[in-house]
Amino acid sequence: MSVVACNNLTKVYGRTKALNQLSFTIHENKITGLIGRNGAGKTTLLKIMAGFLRETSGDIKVFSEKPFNNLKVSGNLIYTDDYMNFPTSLTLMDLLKTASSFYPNWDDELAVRLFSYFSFQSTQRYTDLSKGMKSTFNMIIGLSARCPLTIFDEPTTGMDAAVRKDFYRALLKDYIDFPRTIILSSHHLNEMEDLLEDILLIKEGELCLHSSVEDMKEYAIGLSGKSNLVHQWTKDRDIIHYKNIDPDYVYIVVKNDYTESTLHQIEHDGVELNPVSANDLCIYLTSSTKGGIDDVFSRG
Ligand SMILES: Nc1ncnc2c1ncn2[C@@H]1O[C@H](COP(=O)(O)OP(=O)(O)OP(=O)(O)O)[C@@H](O)[C@H]1O
Repeated sequence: MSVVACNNLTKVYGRTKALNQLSFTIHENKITGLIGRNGAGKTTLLKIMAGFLRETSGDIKVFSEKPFNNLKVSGNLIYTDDYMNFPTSLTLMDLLKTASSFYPNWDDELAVRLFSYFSFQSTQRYTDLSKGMKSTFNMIIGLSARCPLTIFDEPTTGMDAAVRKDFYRALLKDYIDFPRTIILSSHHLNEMEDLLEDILLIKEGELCLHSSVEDMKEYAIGLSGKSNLVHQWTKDRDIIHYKNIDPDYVYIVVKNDYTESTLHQIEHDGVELNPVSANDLCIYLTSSTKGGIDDVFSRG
């Protein structure tokens, strides 16, 4: 069953087109990573899914309904981000109690165990927490709510490496026991790669790639070796990324649609073939230039 279905979804703020004709479908019970550079449109897309913002044109359905101001949709999802608007008069324990009465699938035992594991104090107030602690508390709410659609917008902001690792593990363990549709936006793809099933990659508001992580690992291939040889094997192909290692040695990444026998020939020619990780592929596909930051410094 599809949980989120977009068709030509577009969102314009004044003169900024934040989302441009996005079309994709997210099926139930998958963990999808929403990946994109700063300003790519991730938060805008997630807020439209959550029903907080209205699309400018195109169509979006969440649980087969239009999400904007829709109680049926909002009753089935939780959206967490850095700007959670909790009442300042309530303590953290009050907030957990309030959340438990609000979310029908709330798991109180999980919430309390996580709360204690991360050393929160019942009488603390949300506004007094550090940035990383706020994110950790948001994560406790997001996981314990067990909503059929769980959206985490940049959930690891401010968390140290150990807490991020704990978060990914807690999310995976809970998801295995209680499968649901989870969408995470993050800049830490390499850390999350093992957790994600699918990646939705957006660039400047447009869909760049929507694929399983497994397929993404096979999507591209890096050829490194003497310039003339690598150029010969990559000519007429769409270059995803290049790097001049030295004047006569290059590394070029292209879409991997070579046949097995061609790959053997390439290697036989003395060109090295390198797998391209999902993380690197995302960086290359969303870069504004094929050579990345090196292009700024090349004045040839
Ligand atoms: N309320 C707004 N008014 C005007 N422009 C906006 C507004 N919100 C977002 N934008 C613009 O829309 C584009 C997409 O922003 P959005 O916050 O969705 O990106 P993002 O991918 O979440 O970025 P980041 O990773 O930096 O958080 C940006 O160009 C941003 O400046």
